[in-house]
Amino acid sequence: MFLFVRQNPRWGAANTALVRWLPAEYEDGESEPKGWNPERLHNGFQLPPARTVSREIMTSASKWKDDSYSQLLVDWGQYISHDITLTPQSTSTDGSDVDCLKTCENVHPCFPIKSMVLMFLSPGCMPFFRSTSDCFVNFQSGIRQALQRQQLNAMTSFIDASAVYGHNQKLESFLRDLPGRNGKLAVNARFKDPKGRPYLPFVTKLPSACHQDLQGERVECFSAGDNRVSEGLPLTSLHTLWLREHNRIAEALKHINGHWSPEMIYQETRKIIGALHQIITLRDYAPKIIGPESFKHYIGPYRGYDPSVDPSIANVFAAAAFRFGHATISPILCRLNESFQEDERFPHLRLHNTLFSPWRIVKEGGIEPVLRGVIGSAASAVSADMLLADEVTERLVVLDTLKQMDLAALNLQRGRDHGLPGKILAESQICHSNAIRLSSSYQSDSNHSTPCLKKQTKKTHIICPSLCQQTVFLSDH
Ligand code: HEM
Ligand SMILES: [Ca+2]
Repeated sequence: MFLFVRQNPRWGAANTALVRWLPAEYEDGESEPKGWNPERLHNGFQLPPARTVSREIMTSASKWKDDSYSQLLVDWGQYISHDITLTPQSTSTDGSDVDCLKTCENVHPCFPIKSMVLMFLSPGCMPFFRSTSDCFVNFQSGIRQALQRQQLNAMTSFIDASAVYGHNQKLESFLRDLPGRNGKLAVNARFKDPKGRPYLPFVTKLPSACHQDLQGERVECFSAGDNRVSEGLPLTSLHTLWLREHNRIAEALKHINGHWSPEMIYQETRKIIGALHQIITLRDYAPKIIGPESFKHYIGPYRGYDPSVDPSIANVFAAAAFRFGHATISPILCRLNESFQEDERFPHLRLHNTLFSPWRIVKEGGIEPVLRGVIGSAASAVSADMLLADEVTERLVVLDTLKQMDLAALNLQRGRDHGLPGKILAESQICHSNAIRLSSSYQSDSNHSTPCLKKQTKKTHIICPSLCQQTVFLSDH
C-alpha cells in the first residue's frame, strides 16, 4: 500500500507565520512600524499619513468598466482571499491597558491612522490595531532578522475550502450537521429562502454586531468556515452557494453509495468541494488576473504534489499584493430580477448599505438578486472615482466596532505595521533580479549593500512582475 507522509506538516497550516520574501524594514530594526516615529525620515522624507495618501489617490484615479469580465471576478477574489489568508489583529489588552479605539497615540498595540481631515466619528484619528505578532524565530537568517516581528496567518494557506469547513476542529464540528448523520453541513434553523432553500447558520454569540432592518425580526450574522462571511452580500451569497453545493453533493453520494458512513460522505464531499475551489481559482480566476501569458510562464499546468514547495502565504501577498482587489471594488451593488433588469422590489444598493447586513438576504429575496447582479454587471478596474472613494474611504465599517474606516489607508498602515519593504526596493530585489525564487529561509548576501538572495533552500513560487505592477497604490513609496 502506498503511504504518503507529509514531510513538513506545519507548512501552510493555520496559525503559522506569514513568510517573508525580503527582511522586514522596521524603524528600530525589530518591531516598530514605519511611520511610528514621526521625525524619522525615509529616503530623506517623512512618511505622509496613510489617510492623506488614500484621499489624494482614491479621488484622483480614473475609472473604467471591464468589457470582458463580470463583477463575479472581483467577488471571487475576495472570497478566495478569505480561504487563504486572515491576519489576526491584537486586542487592546495585548500587554497594555491602552484602548486602541480611543487613543490617538502610537502605543503598542495601537497604531492609529492620523488625519488632517476631521473624521465623521472620531476626529483626527482612525483606530488601528497592529497585527498580532508571532513567537517565530527564523534561525536560518542573521541574528537581526531572526528576532524581527512576524505576523500570523490564521487560515490554512492551501486552497482547501477552509472558508466552507473552518480551519480547526471545533469550528468544523460546529458547522457540520452531526446529528443528521448524513454527511451534510448544518443549515439555518430559522429561515429558508422563498423557494425553501437553506441559509447558513447564525453565529452563536448573540446579539451579533450585524446591522438590522429596523422593522421586524432580527437577522444575525451568519457563520461559516471564515468569520468574515457577513462582510458583504456577494461574499455571503458565495458562502451560501457552497453550503448548498456541499449538501447537494452529499445527498447524491449517499444515494449512490448507500453503504457509506456519514463521515465518509462528508469527507468525500469535502474533497470534491475543495477541488472545485482549486479549479475555479487556478483555471478560471488567476489567468484572468495575471494574464494568460504570465500564468503559463510562472504557474503552468499542475505537475503533481511537490513536497519541497513551502505553500505558506507570504506577508507581502496578504498585506499588499492580493489587496489589489480593493481597487476593483464597485461602489454600487446591482440587484437584478429574473429578466436581469433592476429588481423593482430590491433596487441597487450603495456599497455601505451592503456591509454586515445579512438581513438583506433573508428579507429581500435570498441570494438570487445579488448573484444575478454579480454575474450581470461588469467588473470595474481601478474604479477609484469619487463615489468609490466615498464608499471605501469614508463609509466603510468594521464589524467589531462598526467604526468608520478608510480601506486604502488601512492597507497602507497595515503594510507599515508589517514593515513591508517599499515597492521600489522590493521590485528591484525580487522582480528584476535573477533571484526570482525566494524562500522564508532566504540568505543574506554580504557582497551586496542591500540584502539579496543567493541560494535557494526551498522553493516558493512567486509571480513577477504582474503582481508587482498591480500593487501600485497599495504598498508604500
Ligand atoms: C466589498 C469588498 C471588500 C471589502 C469591504 C474589503 C474589506 C477588507 C478589510 C476591512 C480588510 C482588513 C484591512 C486591515 O485591517 O488591514 C481586508 C483585508 C484584505 N482584503 Fe479585502 N475587502 C473587499 C474586497 C477584497 C477583494 C476583491 C480582494 C482581493 C481580490 C480582497 C483581498 C483582501 C486581502 C488579501 C486582505 C488581507 C487579509 C488578511 O490577511 O487578513 N478584498 N479587506
Ligand atoms: Ca485555506
